[in-house]
Amino acid sequence: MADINHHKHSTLSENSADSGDKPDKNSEDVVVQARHKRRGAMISSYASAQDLRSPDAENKKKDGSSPKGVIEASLEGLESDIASPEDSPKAEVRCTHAGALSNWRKLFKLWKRKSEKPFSTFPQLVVPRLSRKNNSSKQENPMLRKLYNFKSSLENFSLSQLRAATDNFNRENIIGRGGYAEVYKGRLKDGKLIAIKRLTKGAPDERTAGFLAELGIIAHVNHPNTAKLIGCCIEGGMHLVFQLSPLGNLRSALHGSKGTLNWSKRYKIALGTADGLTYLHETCERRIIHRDIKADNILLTENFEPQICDFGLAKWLPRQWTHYNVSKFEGTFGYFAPEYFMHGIVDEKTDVYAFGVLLLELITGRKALDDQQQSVVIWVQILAKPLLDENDIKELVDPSLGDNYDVEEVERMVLTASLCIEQSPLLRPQMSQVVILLRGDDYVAECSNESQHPSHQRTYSNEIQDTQEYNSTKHINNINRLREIALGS
Ligand SMILES: Nc1ncnc2c1ncn2[C@@H]1O[C@H](COP(=O)(O)OP(=O)(O)OP(=O)(O)O)[C@@H](O)[C@H]1O
Repeated sequence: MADINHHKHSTLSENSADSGDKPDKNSEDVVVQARHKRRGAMISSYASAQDLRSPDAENKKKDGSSPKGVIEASLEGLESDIASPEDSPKAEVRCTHAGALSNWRKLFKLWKRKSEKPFSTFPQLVVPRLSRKNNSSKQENPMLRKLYNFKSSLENFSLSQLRAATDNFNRENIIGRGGYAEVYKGRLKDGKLIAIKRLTKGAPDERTAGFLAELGIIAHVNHPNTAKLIGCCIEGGMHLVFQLSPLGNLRSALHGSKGTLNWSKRYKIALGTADGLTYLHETCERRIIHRDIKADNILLTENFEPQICDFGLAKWLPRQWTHYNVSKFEGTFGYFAPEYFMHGIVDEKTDVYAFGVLLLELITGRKALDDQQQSVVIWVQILAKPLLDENDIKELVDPSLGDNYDVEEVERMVLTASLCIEQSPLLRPQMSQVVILLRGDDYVAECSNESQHPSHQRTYSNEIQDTQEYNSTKHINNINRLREIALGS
């Protein structure tokens, strides 16, 4: 598609260590492990670096299941970093931490102000575990279970079935076009509405590879906030068949001509997308990094329930790995996390950053990349960040909403967004923390006591960001480089 929003790019140097495309390749595993070892010494000498995604002290584990706990644990870590020059020797890092500290403090105040319940009485958080629950009865043989699930749940469509459903792939039935595919609306004989993603771009081999890559991920995914794959067809091309999401994608709903999405719908979309991403990162049988979270890839059901779609770039990240280091630079301008853009590092925080940009779109009504090709990264960092830092909500909220929004929800969303778009992945929350921050006390109060926060290992992007001097000059250079590429100059 001509729109720069949809461009996929391959600009990272080919000789950068690539473990991204073949997770089972031994040599790449060794590269990652060797890197990890090299970094070890540096990390231990920087022991105070606080990983917001895995509050390390045992006694914080319980608190980590409430908004207050998440905020307090993070505040403590940031405060100790700033107060201990020998632990945080880099002035720039202290400065970044100070900014984050101020955001976390605001969030803390917000909860203190709004909550009538004592924090300590909150029960532990339960993250929904759909796929694991669903599969619990077939635990005895995981391989058979997977085959069984795969075969029983996916339909193998014939080309004639898809032709009949789409009036012979009538172009009037095209409901979406992406970088790789055309998507047709169709109706099966039993009346079920479907969306057929027909891979159209690239050489046949590339299409097959893309098809298998997407199928390999999406076939394992099962959550109310992810797109529902119902089958596939490999006759006359590569086709993935999904349940139709009748309201199309979020970009059209938010920026199209159909009118404004009201605040409660935006909030619902933010929450559902956060739930979907939490599932992919932390609850799904596989640890999945989506890598292309953007408004086009959030579909909407008739009830405005968001569904994450387009797993074409998604990566399965083995649990023992800290990250992928990709050589092929793909994704969408406006949503790139700095560590991905600069170093090709992919882990959960890459998605968290993109989710932060998505939150800003929902709050402000601005496009991630506007019609003047102005990158939202620049807008976010130069214009929006000061507003975020000052919590200047009226200035930030989409003017078309007028005063019709819930101030408390907006405040939560603004501050959560500001944390998600932190330059350092270290300072971004993990998605389960995002859910807690966005939903607030009521959600936590509803949860039962059987909380099992998945423990997250430290990721490579933490390490590299800890140990490099990410000073403001580099940051401006990054922004300029993004601007140059975005503007094609
Ligand atoms: N299940 C669905 N229901 C309704 N619309 C859909 C569905 N799946 C896809 N679409 C529409 O088709 C568009 C493109 O789909 P998708 O993102 O999967 O294609 P792609 O070629 O992989 O795109 P990209 O260039 O972002 O990688 C979506 O933005 C959406 O508008």
